[in-house]
Amino acid sequence: MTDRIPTKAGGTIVGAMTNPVGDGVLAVLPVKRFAAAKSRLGPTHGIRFRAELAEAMFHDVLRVCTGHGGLAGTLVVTREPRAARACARHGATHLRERDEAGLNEAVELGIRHALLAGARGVLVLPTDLPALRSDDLDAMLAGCRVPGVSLGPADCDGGTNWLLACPPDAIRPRFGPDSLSLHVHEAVKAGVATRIVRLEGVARDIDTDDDLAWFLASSARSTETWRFLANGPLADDTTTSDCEYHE
Ligand SMILES: Nc1nc2c(ncn2[C@@H]2O[C@H](COP(=O)(O)OP(=O)(O)OP(=O)(O)O)[C@@H](O)[C@H]2O)c(=O)[nH]1
Ligand SMILES: C[C@H](OP(=O)(O)O)C(=O)O
Repeated sequence: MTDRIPTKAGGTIVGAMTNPVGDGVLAVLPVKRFAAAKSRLGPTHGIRFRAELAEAMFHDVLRVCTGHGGLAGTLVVTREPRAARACARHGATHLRERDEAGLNEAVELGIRHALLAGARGVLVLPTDLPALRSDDLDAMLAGCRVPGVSLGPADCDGGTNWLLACPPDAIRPRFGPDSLSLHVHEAVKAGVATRIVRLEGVARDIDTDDDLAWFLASSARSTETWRFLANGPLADDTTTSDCEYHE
């Protein structure tokens, strides 16, 4: 039998927190329904490819988070049943959002839950970062002052690929276009310490065909995402391209 616990933060926790959050940092993984994910690849890839890609990337990020000893837990905010089942298998907590209202809304729900659980901070990780490694998590978690935020810049589009906030509500999440400068602005407004930390493996998220080609040419061959791409329609396409910051 599965417990369904409505939270004061909104949404429903499905299953119990396997580990007490205590004073630690909770990873928050927002996950859109797989069949709706990666719409920017829509012109070149069908829905089945996009859904399978989203699921493989989610598994890769989930596996690294749940296997890392430095996190107090992993909270997955989603309405995707397949992601919910993976949480049960990997010891993560599933927080079911009422509606799929957007990335920032899902992150805010995770933040409110982290506050209620007494977490010292949250590490927000979008799940389109399949090259994430355990030592990236070490670097993200190191050196953040309280109150403070650490931000992972995206190489290609002025975005934010990860966000560590201590306490969990140190700033308002502003994911979307130009989110890096918006997050810096929020941190300045809140008067909290800010670090920008570029980490090679997670400096590029997977949004476009160029990102897919870059990832396939990368060294992340032990990931489920790499195996999925290497055995699929991109197998012979290893053309990769650089990208530039958009000012
Ligand atoms: N829970 C939840 N997660 C979301 C929502 N929207 C986006 N996400 C997640 O946020 C992260 C980054 O999302 P995007 O890069 O915008 O990914 P996407 O929406 O799949 O891609 P596009 O459709 O191409 O914009 C991924 O982990 C998504 O699954 C939402 O409404 N709810
Ligand atoms: C979420 C967004 O990234 P993208 O939608 O481009 O992956 C961002 O970097 O804030």
